[in-house]
Amino acid sequence: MIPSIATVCVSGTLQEKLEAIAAAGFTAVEIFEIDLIAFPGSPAEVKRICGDLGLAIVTCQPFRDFEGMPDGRRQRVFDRAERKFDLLQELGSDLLFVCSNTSPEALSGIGRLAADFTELGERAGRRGLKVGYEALAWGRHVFDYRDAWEIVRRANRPEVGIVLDSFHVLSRRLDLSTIGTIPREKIAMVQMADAPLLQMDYLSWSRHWRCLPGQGELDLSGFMRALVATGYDGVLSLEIFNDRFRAGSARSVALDGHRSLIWLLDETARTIGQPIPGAVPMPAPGPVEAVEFIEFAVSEVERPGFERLLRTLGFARTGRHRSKDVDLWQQHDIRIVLNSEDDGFAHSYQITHGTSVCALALRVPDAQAATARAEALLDVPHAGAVGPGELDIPAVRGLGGSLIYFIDRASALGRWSEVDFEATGESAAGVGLTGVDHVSQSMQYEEMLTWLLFYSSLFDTRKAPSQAVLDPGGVVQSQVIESGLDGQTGHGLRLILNGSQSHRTLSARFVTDFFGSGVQHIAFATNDIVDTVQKLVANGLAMLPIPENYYDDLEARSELAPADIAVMKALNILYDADAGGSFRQAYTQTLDGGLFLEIVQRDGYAGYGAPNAGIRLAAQARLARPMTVPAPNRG
Ligand SMILES: O=C(O)c1ccc(O)c(O)c1
Ligand SMILES: [Mg+2]
Repeated sequence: MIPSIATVCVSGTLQEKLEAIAAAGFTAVEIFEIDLIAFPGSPAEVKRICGDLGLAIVTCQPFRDFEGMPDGRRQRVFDRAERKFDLLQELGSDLLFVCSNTSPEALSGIGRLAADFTELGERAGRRGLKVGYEALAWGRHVFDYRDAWEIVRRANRPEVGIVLDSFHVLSRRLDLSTIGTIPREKIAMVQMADAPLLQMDYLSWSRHWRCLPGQGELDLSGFMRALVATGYDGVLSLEIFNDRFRAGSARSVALDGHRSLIWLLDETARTIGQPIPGAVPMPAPGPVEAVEFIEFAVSEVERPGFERLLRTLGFARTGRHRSKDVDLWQQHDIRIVLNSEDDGFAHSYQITHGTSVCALALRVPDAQAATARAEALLDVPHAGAVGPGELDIPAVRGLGGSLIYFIDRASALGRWSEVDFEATGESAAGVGLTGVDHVSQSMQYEEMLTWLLFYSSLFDTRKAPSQAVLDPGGVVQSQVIESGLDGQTGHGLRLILNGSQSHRTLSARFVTDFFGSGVQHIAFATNDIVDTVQKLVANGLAMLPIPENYYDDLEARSELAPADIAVMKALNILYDADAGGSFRQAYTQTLDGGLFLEIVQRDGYAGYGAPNAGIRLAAQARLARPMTVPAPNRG
């Protein structure tokens, strides 16, 4: 199949859109009619620009309100079609894309509609052109692809085929089996879009909430299975109407688009167990077994303070890097790398963002395979400086220019801590922290879907529906992504992506103050939160104060013993429970740079304490300095 994208998916002027689309590696494009009409040059000029960029124009769509018009209007409709044929020929495109009639004037009657397409096909044929017919989910009479197919079948012209648009088919939950019965030469083209499952009218859902394959919840895999059964190998074109994409970066949305199609074809080939024409060969997605280490970029000046914090948290310095100004700190299964080099990646990162997480190392079954998969998915590889005898740990660029390292236990990479670090012999009793429970990353609202796709295409993941969390400064959208939680090979990965449209939420303020997106919060696991928090407090760590009202309410609504609640209250521990078990969590106060830490005790519980998030955010807002500075210009 040939990847393509509609200009409506990305922001900018037509010229900017086309450049972004070509830069993302596409060779085919659908021009949305509005983009052409708003363009100040001729269609021939658009053809020339596309030609220079190596883009074939699949179609210029849509052609609206064509079929079933009453006799008095019918001639006019064909005149319009001829004008559109002229336009397509000027553009060097050969497909007239008709979407089903939404006009209140439109008449029904399958014979009448088919006759209109027979005539349109004859007219197209005379010019060497083709016609495709798409059923809009909100069409006046035709809103089901099976009816569109019946009309195309009865029109019985070699020039006339059906357009299948995954959104219109899947949003209406139509039975997919008819797709497999359509002869491949009768499929004029295919449009792909995903979407979150929402309760709203089809038109609003389609015009604002579509998203790229893999970012939503529609059964794209079922749709693709049915499509592959037809033998179709033509254009697969993204058509995404999405408010965030219209406000986002054209280049990054176009690149995400290409990535999403590469992912979709790979995923489909895997589920049906046979190769698909046009699919890029790549290793299968694997689970993330654990967060192997978290790397902080810390300046020489801030380093002593950061080291004191690590000791307070119960960490010991267990290794010194053999050639670099880098230390390894450890507590049980948590490894923290402190990088204070005065050049290289971490240094640049520190200069931009201050003390912060510059890399996450993820343990996977096969680091080489993960790297190859990342490359196939157009992720950006990163190569750092490597000293003699040191390991060259494969990495790709992640959120906000930070890095994701791939480590495995099967290769020499598994011995990174011994190869690259000299043991200090130090050890610490710790405070009972056992591993990394989860990591949250804050980002611009517009880039949340980018990073959702990044993680979910690269690894074998499970994503939860996006949730709205209330912050005193506005609403924060929160997206959970999980991998490798079967417990067989480590803690797995739990990630939370946060973004908000308000500038006043904690998450948005982090992005502003931090000069970009990054890790805002790390949650460490303990088996005994009471003991751990007592030790932390004894070490002098300030925990986030939780109001008394919370504990009064907890007493009223839970079965917990008052003595248990009293202990939680004394230590500012929050509580939640689900069908699987209970959850206790406590937060540190926000550290310099906006990072904060969480301690969690998970006893069979699967979530993240969502009911407590509002309480926590209010507590954090009370402690935060008032926001007076406007957002810096990051141009
Ligand atoms: O929203 C619309 O009008 C519209 C137009 C063209 C399409 O291909 C489509 O799927 C929707
Ligand atoms: Mg469409």
